[in-house]
Amino acid sequence: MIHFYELAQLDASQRARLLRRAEVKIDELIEYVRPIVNTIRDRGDAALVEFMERFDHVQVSPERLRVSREEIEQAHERLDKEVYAAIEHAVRNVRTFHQHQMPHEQWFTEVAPGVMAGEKITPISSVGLYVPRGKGAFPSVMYMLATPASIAGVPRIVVCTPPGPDGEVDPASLVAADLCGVHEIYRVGGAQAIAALAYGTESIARVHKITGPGSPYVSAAKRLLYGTVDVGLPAGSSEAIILADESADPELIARDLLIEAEHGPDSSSLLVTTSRELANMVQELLPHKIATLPEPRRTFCYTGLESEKGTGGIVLASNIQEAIDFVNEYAPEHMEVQVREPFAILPSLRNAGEILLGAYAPISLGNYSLGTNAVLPTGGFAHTFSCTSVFDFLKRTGIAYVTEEGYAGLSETTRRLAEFEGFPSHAQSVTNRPARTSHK
Ligand SMILES: NC(=O)c1ccc[n+]([C@@H]2O[C@H](COP(=O)([O-])OP(=O)(O)OC[C@H]3O[C@@H](n4cnc5c(N)ncnc54)[C@H](O)[C@@H]3O)[C@@H](O)[C@H]2O)c1
Ligand SMILES: N[C@H](CO)Cc1c[nH]c[nH+]1
Ligand SMILES: [Zn+2]
Repeated sequence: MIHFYELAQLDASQRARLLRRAEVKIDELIEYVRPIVNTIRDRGDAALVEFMERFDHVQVSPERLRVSREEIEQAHERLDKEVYAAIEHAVRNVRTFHQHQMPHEQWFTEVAPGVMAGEKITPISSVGLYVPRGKGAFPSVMYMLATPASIAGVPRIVVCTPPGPDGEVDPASLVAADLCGVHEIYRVGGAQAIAALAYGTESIARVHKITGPGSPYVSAAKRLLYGTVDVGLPAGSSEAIILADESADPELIARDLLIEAEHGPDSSSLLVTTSRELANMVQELLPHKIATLPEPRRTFCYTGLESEKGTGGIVLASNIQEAIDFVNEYAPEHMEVQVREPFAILPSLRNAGEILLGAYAPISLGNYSLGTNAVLPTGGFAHTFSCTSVFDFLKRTGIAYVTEEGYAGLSETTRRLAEFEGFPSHAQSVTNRPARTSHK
């Protein structure tokens, strides 16, 4: 039976459980992951290959951690031509979207006569992109991360991604990386990859920032390494809300609910609706659809939507305002809006990684091809974090130039405030400053 919740009847603990989703698992894994992270810090490559043998069941010598140019060329030659063309098509749209996002390199405004202040943007000098591969290969995650990094102008873009059971990196991901300007690719995954990027090993030079989604092991490692390295937006187990009213087609809603549910047993996929009739129809349709999926996707969807452990299902609201309030509190990673007038409620939707409007924008389009970024904050972090963008790979620096006239207008205010805060040197620097200063 698909989980069914009536918002008005949820008790506090049921509501909290729904809102917490896979985050519970990350908390539990912190102490498990700590020795993995510390061992990489202390023993570098040797520990990397040992953990790979233990968790990925492959033997890779330290010399083969980095994917060679030859392997990348082979991937270009061997990849199925239709998959190749699909990647190129998707990358074009993702590139167009992110090029549009790029801010001006520098701006100034005259905040007062003779006082010019502004900002300059600079790409981060090295970033590590984590592309998961436990429950499937993700060339799409590769281009969602590498495209904005390369448009931002990051001079060193490094990727870590786990090898498959044969010890090889997925060829489609290699092609996507190469098309998007990645500089170094390493076959290593999990918490150990995050630690290697943060601390550096003999083979992998450390980076200034790590970003990219991953399993709860990856998320737990990032949480531990906060403070050692910039760990970017929290992108963990996939989740989605479909917000729908009585105008929605139950068949489409049932299909779309399975999009994010099929990522893993810890995915959370919710229908939030004001229509009891729609809820009942979707509840009836889902078990048949789940039953026709191949393994392991069937078990993933069953676990998330039907089993005791699952955090997905159907949520019935008494009215649209109650539904919107719940969605805003949940702050889903992905959101589909299938109501009669989606643009009318758009201004009230405040917290989500992405909002896809109408019946023709299923989450899968956002995941792959429409141009927006699909690496998004999970676990409620869409309350404060944004979708992945060029801004994840850029930083802003304040800049200013002040003329003699501008200085004259600011010195007294500055002196007074400096004295009030008890900083005599600050005050001295703006007291009787010669009209023209010279270092000679
Ligand atoms: N938010 C997003 O944008 C986004 C995008 C794609 C995927 N996802 C999510 O990312 C996650 C990807 O997870 P995944 O498992 O497929 O790939 P993953 O690459 O994150 O995890 C696999 C790695 O985990 C390590 N590992 C496996 N078992 C372990 C164990 N017992 N102990 C320690 N380490 C172990 C292995 O080293 C392996 O390489 C999914 O939850 C999916 O929903 C999110
Ligand atoms: N839904 C994922 C983000 O949560 C992105 C993705 C890639 N491939 C399939 N889905
Ligand atoms: Zn997906």
